[in-house]
Amino acid sequence: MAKQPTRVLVTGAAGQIGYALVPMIARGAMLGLDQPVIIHMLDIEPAAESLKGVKMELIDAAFPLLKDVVATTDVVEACKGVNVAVMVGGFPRKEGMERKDVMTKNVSIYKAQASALEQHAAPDCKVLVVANPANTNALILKEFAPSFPAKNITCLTRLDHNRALGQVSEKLNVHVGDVKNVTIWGNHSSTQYPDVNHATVKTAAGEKPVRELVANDQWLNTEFITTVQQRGAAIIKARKLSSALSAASSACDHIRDWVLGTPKVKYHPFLLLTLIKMGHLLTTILSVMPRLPFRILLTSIKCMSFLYWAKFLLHVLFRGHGFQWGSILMDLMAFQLV
Ligand SMILES: NC(=O)c1ccc[n+]([C@@H]2O[C@H](COP(=O)([O-])OP(=O)(O)OC[C@H]3O[C@@H](n4cnc5c(N)ncnc54)[C@H](O)[C@@H]3O)[C@@H](O)[C@H]2O)c1
Ligand SMILES: O=C(O)C[C@H](O)C(=O)O
Repeated sequence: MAKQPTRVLVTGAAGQIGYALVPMIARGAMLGLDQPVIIHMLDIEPAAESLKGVKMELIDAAFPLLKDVVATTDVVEACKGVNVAVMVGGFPRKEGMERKDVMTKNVSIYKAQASALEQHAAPDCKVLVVANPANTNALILKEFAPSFPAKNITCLTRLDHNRALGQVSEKLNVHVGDVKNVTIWGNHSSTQYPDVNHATVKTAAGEKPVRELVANDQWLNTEFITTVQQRGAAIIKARKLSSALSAASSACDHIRDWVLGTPKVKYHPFLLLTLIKMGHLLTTILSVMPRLPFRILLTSIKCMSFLYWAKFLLHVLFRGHGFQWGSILMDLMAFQLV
């Protein structure tokens, strides 16, 4: 029997990420090559003409999986029945700004759109916030859509994860698909901590730790980290526009792994929770600690300690499989940084 189409909302669809993202969704890069989709595109009135143009192009591309397109400036119409919502609408930072500098402009958008999502999206709708500051906007959505399942509100840090994979693959001259188990701790900002302590590379002689292959702790502990942390700014400097195709592609990766699952991890299934970083609400909670009631803070810290104790146990159980005691300390230091 033919699959029912999945309705995917893209806000800010007339913008540069939106323009890169909608054809990816229509081609099956987000939900699979056998999943029909209906794309809902939302933008604001000044971008209405441009949004119409994007709709025309989607139709002209004759994507077999694309069953319908809704292009609107009405947030209620845009949110109706959507199963996946990719929230890109908002303003990008300019050169010399930090991501948090667009907070005043963008947070109000998320406050306004939360209740439309809460009231009109499908009850199990999966939400990915892309617009910056992504973690904070996700928290705002959650606060202003209280009946929406909090576990379904995430933000995009998969781009940072992919950037870390890219840096390692360039350094070692290996294919990016052969690099695994990189982790990003913290939120999508310049304080994030890219961690390769469990990362491996598939070689002819089997899986090898990234640290062993790079054999340059100085690079891994300094330049690698700052390159990933500052990659967004470097792209803005080079393009005079913020990242778009990599952001769109990472948004597809994020939703695809969420909806369709990730491949099984050998030896340490627990790390599934941390390897594919989804900027889940936990990190959001940590990133805005001072604003939150003490009880929530305590719960999230307890949660984090649980994660670390579980990880510690895995180190003990599987140290014969390449785990290093030193990396626990590194992780604890990373925890201090988030
Ligand atoms: N999390 C990440 O990894 C990541 C990566 C790249 C960019 N970003 C962020 O994504 C956002 C979008 O980037 P872009 O390059 O596509 O920007 P852009 O300016 O090209 O597009 C943004 C679009 O959002 C629209 N918009 C503004 N207010 C809106 C509203 N209330 N409702 C619906 N649409 C609205 C604008 O009209 C515009 O078409 C920025 O905040 C950027 O910083 C995040
Ligand atoms: O850096 C930015 O402002 C855009 C985006 O968050 C990115 O990381 O590319």
